[in-house]
Amino acid sequence: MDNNRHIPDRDDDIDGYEKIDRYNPDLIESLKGHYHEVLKLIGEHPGREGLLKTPERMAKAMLYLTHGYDLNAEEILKSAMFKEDYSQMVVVKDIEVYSMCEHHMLPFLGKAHVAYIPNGYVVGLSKIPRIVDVFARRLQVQERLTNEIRDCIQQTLNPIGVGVVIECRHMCMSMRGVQKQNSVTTTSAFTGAFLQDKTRTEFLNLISSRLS
Ligand SMILES: Nc1nc2c(ncn2[C@@H]2O[C@H](COP(=O)(O)OP(=O)(O)OP(=O)(O)O)[C@@H](O)[C@H]2O)c(=O)[nH]1
Ligand SMILES: [Zn+2]
Repeated sequence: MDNNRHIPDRDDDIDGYEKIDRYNPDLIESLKGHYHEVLKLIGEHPGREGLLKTPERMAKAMLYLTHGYDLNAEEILKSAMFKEDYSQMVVVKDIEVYSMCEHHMLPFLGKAHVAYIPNGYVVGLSKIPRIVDVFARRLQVQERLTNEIRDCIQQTLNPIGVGVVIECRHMCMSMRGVQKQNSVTTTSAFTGAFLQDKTRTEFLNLISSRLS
């Protein structure tokens, strides 16, 4: 985590949420300067009325779009783990994903489907989409995003198994480059019981009704 992104931490900000929107003004100034140059280099006139505040907006937007660097996924999960005698599969599906590819810094977006089988503890349901965001709101490749979500849940919650499926459209493949408007990339990652056909099939069946 790069502390230069922020004005100083509060001591009680364990998972990082307090930091969002409290960005270091010097960093915003520096990013503004660079975006001002970018606007000039693409042939625009940063002094024209519509663009006057654009470098600052871009700086703030970029820091927001990468705010996953400021959050601690493990702490988020740990903050809502409850002892519970439930041993069936828990599935949270259709979680919106907004990320940016690390190759072009263009968006890729779609859905994540996450499941786990508890091993004495369940996690607060909202924490699953939250950790999807922690890893999505960084420069990513879809494969690594999928693995990072799986590994975080497995290592923190120690469940009987974890399954993650992500399906996304990549703007770098539609707005530019190969220019394929309708291709969707699907990635998956499993641990434990989900490595067995029966459990994996149950998970895939549970999410398949909505696969786009
Ligand atoms: N595996 C993987 N590749 C990605 C992801 N996002 C973007 N890419 C790919 O990263 C690759 C970068 O390839 P390069 O040949 O270096 O870049 P490029 O010349 O801009 O490639 P084109 O997109 O084919 O024009 C491209 O094939 C992208 O489609 C991702 O999440 N996972
Ligand atoms: Zn890309």
